[in-house]
Amino acid sequence: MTTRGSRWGRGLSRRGDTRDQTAAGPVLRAVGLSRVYGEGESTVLAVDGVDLDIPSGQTLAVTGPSGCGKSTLLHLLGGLDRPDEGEVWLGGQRIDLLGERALARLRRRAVGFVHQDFHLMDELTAAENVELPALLAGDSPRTARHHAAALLDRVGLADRDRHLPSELSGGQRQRVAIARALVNEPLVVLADEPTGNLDTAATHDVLRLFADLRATGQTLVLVTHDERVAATADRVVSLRDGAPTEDTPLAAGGSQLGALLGWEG
Ligand SMILES: Nc1ncnc2c1ncn2[C@@H]1O[C@H](COP(=O)(O)OP(=O)(O)OP(=O)(O)O)[C@@H](O)[C@H]1O
Repeated sequence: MTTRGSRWGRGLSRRGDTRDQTAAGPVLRAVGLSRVYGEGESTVLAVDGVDLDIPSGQTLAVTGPSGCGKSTLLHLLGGLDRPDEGEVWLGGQRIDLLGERALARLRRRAVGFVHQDFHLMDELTAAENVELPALLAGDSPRTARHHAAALLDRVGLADRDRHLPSELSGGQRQRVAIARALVNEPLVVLADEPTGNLDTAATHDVLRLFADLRATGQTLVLVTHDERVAATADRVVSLRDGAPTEDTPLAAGGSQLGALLGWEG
């Protein structure tokens, strides 16, 4: 992929630079992070004082029962939501205090989101869906097209570039969404139940892609209910009632992938 100039603003830089820059610290850091929904009797403490350091290049799985705060935590980490208390640091920059426009700009460039239900634009082709964030980040149409084509090739969909999402399978849609998440060379990829709507074969495709990303040093945070998916990570953090109950390094994380891909459908 073509190398581009620094575009993440003060304290942030391109991914390669960031690895050097963050050698002494995490690429993503939560300090005392809390998020409360509602008021009065209907108050829900969705995230409760979470401290989390995610080193550059790590694949972290966040697991836990329904309602324990996984999605809320992911949204806070990616600047999609703001904490009521605590701090979020991305690539050495504190992001929770940024204004709306600065935060939106940073999110677009430094964070790649992958959602359970893909969130593709129905009226755009696969290629246009991947190009869009690059155009919004200021790439020329030619550069955006070039990057989108390379990424669709990388996710095995070069021959589907002109298809609309409705003409693709669920697994293909998720691969387009992953290509889109990567187009601006984000510091972190945040994925919320990325295999939740997929059958076994498509799940394997997505996990192979994540393994490929991990091999390139991409930092990845993966929310999943599925213990077999979590077992492919470098580290698993289990949440309960908004707070981590376990934080487990998996020495054999990547090597679990082989066993995983032996699943029977
Ligand atoms: N917009 C909201 N307003 C009020 N409460 C909310 C809102 N979003 C989430 N919650 C509550 O916050 C808690 C955490 O929700 P969250 O979606 O983060 O959990 P989760 O672990 O991702 O759940 P699931 O696995 O079911 O997706 C839950 O009790 C939920 O009901």
